[in-house]
Amino acid sequence: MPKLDVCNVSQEYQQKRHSQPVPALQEINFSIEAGRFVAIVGPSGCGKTTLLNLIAGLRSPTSGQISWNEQVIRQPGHDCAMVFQSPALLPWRTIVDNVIYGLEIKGCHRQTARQRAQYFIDLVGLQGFEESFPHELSGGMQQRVNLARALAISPSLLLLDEPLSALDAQSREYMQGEIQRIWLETGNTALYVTHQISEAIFLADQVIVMSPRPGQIRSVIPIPFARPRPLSLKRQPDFLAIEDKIWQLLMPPTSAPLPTPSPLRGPM
Ligand SMILES: Nc1ncnc2c1ncn2[C@@H]1O[C@H](COP(=O)(O)OP(=O)(O)OP(=O)(O)O)[C@@H](O)[C@H]1O
Repeated sequence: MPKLDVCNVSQEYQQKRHSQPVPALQEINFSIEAGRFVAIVGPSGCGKTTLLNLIAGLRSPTSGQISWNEQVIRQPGHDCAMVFQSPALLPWRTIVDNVIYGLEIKGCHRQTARQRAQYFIDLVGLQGFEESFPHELSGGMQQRVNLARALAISPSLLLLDEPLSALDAQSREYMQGEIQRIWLETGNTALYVTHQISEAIFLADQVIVMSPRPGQIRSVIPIPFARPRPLSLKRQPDFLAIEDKIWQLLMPPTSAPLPTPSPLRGPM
């Protein structure tokens, strides 16, 4: 069974303005079994995107190693696709041609690519928009194309970096349900970065909670709810208790109380 193994991974960046390297990640260890959905939450700058980039093979960790299916990841192009926060669609290509793009790069025959693209366009609910151009779609629809494009190349591992963060609250909520539906149908192993704790709990089997930079794993929280999960689950006491627990883990340690101000002295 393919499995993602992240073993003692640390990452430092050399930045122009700092003489010392900036530590982004420190001693990260976790594994994900095939077919699981794992979410990562953590404060801004704790290294979540860095971690996804390392797993995608876009750079090598300063130390430690990452393997997929027991093969060490050294470069991009292993059995993995990434969905970014901004859809970055090719504006001169129609929706179907955007979805076909990754298949073309993989050398897929045009006819087969067209059929696969149509399957994933239908799956993400965009049938009827095949010949539209990206600027003719809403942000939520563009993000669906983004998802279809990633899924079309049949990745075993799907990396999603805040894919819904550009959407308004209502579309975001709706798309969470859609991501669950699509994931249940495709069964990819998914690693999902989000700033929204309820989104992480709603979607995932496990939520990895990270500490501030240099990011370390503070806790891995199992999410026990059966699927498919209704959006109303977010209002259930069990759900809210997990949300509260993760909030507590993300809170900075309480600082010392402020000194009591000395009483104002008026004229005697
Ligand atoms: N290419 C880079 N060169 C130098 N430093 C970088 C680079 N990429 C990230 N960093 C630094 O590494 C740290 C982690 O950044 P990263 O983008 O991985 O965090 P993040 O948790 O995804 O943040 P956010 O939640 O705000 O998107 C930050 O301090 C950032 O300045």
